[in-house]
This record gives sequence, structure tokens and C-alpha cells, in this order.
Amino acid sequence: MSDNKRIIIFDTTLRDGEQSPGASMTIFEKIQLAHQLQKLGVDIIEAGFPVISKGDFEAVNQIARQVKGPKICALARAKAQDIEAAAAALEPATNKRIHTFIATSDIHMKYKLKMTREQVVLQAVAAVKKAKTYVDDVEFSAEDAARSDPNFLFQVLEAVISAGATTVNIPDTVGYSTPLEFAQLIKSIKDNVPNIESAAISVHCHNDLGLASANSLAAVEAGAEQVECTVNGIGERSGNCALEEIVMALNTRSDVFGHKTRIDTKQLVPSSKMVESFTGINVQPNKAIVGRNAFAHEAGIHQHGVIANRGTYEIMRAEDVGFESNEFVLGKHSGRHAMKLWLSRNNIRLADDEVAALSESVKSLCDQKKRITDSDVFAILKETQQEAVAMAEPTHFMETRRW
Ligand SMILES: CC(=O)SCCNC(=O)CCNC(=O)[C@H](O)C(C)(C)COP(=O)(O)OP(=O)(O)OC[C@H]1O[C@@H](n2cnc3c(N)ncnc32)[C@H](O)[C@@H]1OP(=O)(O)O
Ligand SMILES: CC(C)C(=O)C(=O)O
Repeated sequence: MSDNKRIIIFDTTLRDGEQSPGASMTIFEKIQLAHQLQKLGVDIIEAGFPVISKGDFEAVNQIARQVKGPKICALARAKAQDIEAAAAALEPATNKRIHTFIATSDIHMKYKLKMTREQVVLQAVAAVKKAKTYVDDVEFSAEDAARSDPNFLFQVLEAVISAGATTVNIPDTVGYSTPLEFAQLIKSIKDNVPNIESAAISVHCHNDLGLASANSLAAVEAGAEQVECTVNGIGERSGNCALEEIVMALNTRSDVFGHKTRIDTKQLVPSSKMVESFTGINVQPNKAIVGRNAFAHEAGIHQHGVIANRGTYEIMRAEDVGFESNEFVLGKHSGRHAMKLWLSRNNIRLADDEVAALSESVKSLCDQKKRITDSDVFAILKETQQEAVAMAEPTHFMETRRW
């Protein structure tokens, strides 16, 4: 894979991810997660925002000391004190980046920062110059870029690149943009910022309208080189672009995007589980890629198809993202083919008419009970097929409805 075909994966689970209400992690957990992110193969770990607390400073500092491989990044407002804290926390890292930001939308400048456009440009440039005195690699983010006046955004980006920014990040801070619009914004930045070739273009999309991954992919198609994302898509409000979604979309549809990443996809599920356990934020079952139902089939027509050929209903392999296998669930929607498979996995032989009768009994039970277990099916079998069950040597006679 040539390098110009590789999208840089900038993981911000430890920074923006941790901003999810209730997701705070201990220093020990953050260090463990950073090691897991290294194993996952992310290019850059945004380890925290050192000025905000002693704990965040310490976590970034320990990660900078211990985690080798990915570049370690720390966030700083466009303020001297923040940049000094970021530089001090990152000091032990061999490969490091300071990420500084200021808002460029009229609503943020007027009401939040109470600054004029001219003041924002001056403060952005001063921040980048200050960060450059500590590190070569400086990222600048124009917060709320997607709602900023594009002409002002071009002016800010040109100024920060001239000041030494090596990456310019275009956040859709409030998840307002749409794929076509966001792609157009990236294209217009490439066309209107004269020195844009001197910096990498990054995107950072939020999920308020459920479009974070779609917007990030549209940006990649328009020429963005770095995607900022989080494991399980955690982050402010509805979260950030989910790392697993962007990576598997690029992998699975390389025919469309023509880009790859360095991610070891088999580490996606272990990373997801670690984030779930450290933050206490559970992944919804139907979450793309890492949700518990992402590779599970209950409907008979689908189960029949998958038994015949997994490609009928699976566009990715469960094993490739770190699950042990795909799964079948016996339920109200299951049919005879799945029933036969369940029986064979439990070493039970039945004639076709008996399989059909058992399927009917299972369906009837499902009309009364939301979830059925292996024990339920065995109970039905014991009533009707004592001989077959007696001969069976169940391989996993336990309370589970999946196999
Ligand atoms: C889009 C994002 O995700 S941005 C990152 C968000 N992350 C966080 O906020 C991390 C946690 N934050 C904190 O712990 C605190 O907010 C701190 C330490 C950063 C600041 O705390 P405080 O000094 O008490 O200020 P408070 O949070 O109330 O207000 C933010 C201040 O930062 C200023 N500010 C906000 N963004 C920027 C910026 N990019 N550059 C410079 N100043 C900024 C605001 O104007 C306000 O300044 P003021 O105190 O002069 O009015
Ligand atoms: C600091 C920036 C990149 C951010 O988190 C946002 O705009 O959402």
C-alpha cells in the first residue's frame, strides 16, 4: 500500500471520547487503553487536554512516556498556558504533536469568545507559533468550521499554515453538516487556501444527525487525509465518528474509496470492549461493526442464506473485526434450516417432519416468551423426542440463545 493511499487514523477516545457525560476514566485505565490503541494500530493518540486537570496532565505524561509507536498528541486552547501544559506533558514522547484550536464561526466568536475575526486570526497564529517552539508537528483546528463563513475559514487556514501548522483540522463540531456539503467544503479549502499543500487536511465530525461517519467518508473522497474518530463513536453529545465504522468502510469498500488504514481490524472488538468496560457506556446491540447483533442472524431466510453462503447476508467477516464467529439466534423468525443446524451442533438427529414440528413448537413458544434458550428447546424435545435427546451429547447445554 503506498503511503499516499493511507488515511491517517487520529484517535481521540481519550480526549473527545472522555468528554461524553459519565465517561471519565482513571489514569490507569487511560494508560491501558492507550496501549490497546497502539495494538489496534492507530497513527495518532490524542491522549488528553493537559491544562484541564492534574489527572489529565499525568495521564498524557504517562502515555507519552510509555506508549511507543503512535504519535502522542495533546490538546490546548489557543492560549499560552494551555500550550505550555501540553508541551510539558508531552515532553517524554519521542513522536509528538500539539493540537491547538479556536472557534471560527460567527456564533462562537460573538457569544462565546467575544472576539472579532481579526482577534481570532491573531490568536490562532500566535498559538501555532508558540506550539512550534516546542514541537515540529502542530495541528490547528478551526472549531465549528462547518458553520463558519468559508471565506473567513480560508483566511484563518492560510494564516495558521504560514505560521507553521502541519495539519489543519476541519471540525463539524455540532454535527450539522451533510455529506455533499462537507465534501464541498473540503474541496473549496483545497481550491481557495493557497498554501494548503503545506499541511494535511483532517476532519473531525460529530454525530448529532447520525452523519459523522458519512461526513468523514465524504471528506475522504474530497481529499481529506486524516480522520479523527473514537472507539464506539463515544464523544460529546451523540458522539464522534466511530473509528470502527470509518476503518471497516474504507476496508470493505476499497473499490469506492481507494484508501486503507494501518488498523489491525481484529483488534476492533477487543478495543470496543475495553472502552465499554472503562467508560461504562454500553454499545447498542445494533451498533455497526462492534454491536452484539452486527453479525447475528435470527430470521430464517437470512439463516438459510448464511448457511449456504455467508456472503448472502454478510459483507464483512465477524472474525476480521475480532469476534470469534458470526452467530445464529433461534427465535420466532427462525426456520427449519437453522433448526437443523442447531440440532446437528447438539448431536441430535431428527427426521424432516420432526424438525418441522419442532420449529413450529419453538415459534409457538416465542409468541409467549421474548427470548428462548437452549434449555427451552431441550425441554420441548424432551417432551416429544425423548429417544433422540437421550442419545444426544449436548456440546453446550447452557442458558444461551446464540450459537
Ligand atoms: C469542541 C470541543 O470539544 S472543545 C474541548 C472541550 N473540552 C473541555 O472543555 C475540557 C474540559 N474543560 C475544562 O476543564 C474547563 O472548561 C477549562 C479548564 C478548559 C477552562 O475552565 P475555566 O477557566 O473555568 O473556563 P470555562 O470552562 O468556564 O470557560 C471557557 C473559557 O475558555 C475560553 N475559550 C474557549 N475556547 C477557547 C479557545 N479555543 N482558545 C482560547 N480560549 C478559549 C472561553 O472564552 C472561556 O474564557 P473566559 O473564562 O475568559 O470567559
Ligand atoms: C477541538 C475540536 C477538534 C473539537 O473537538 C471539535 O470541534 O469538536
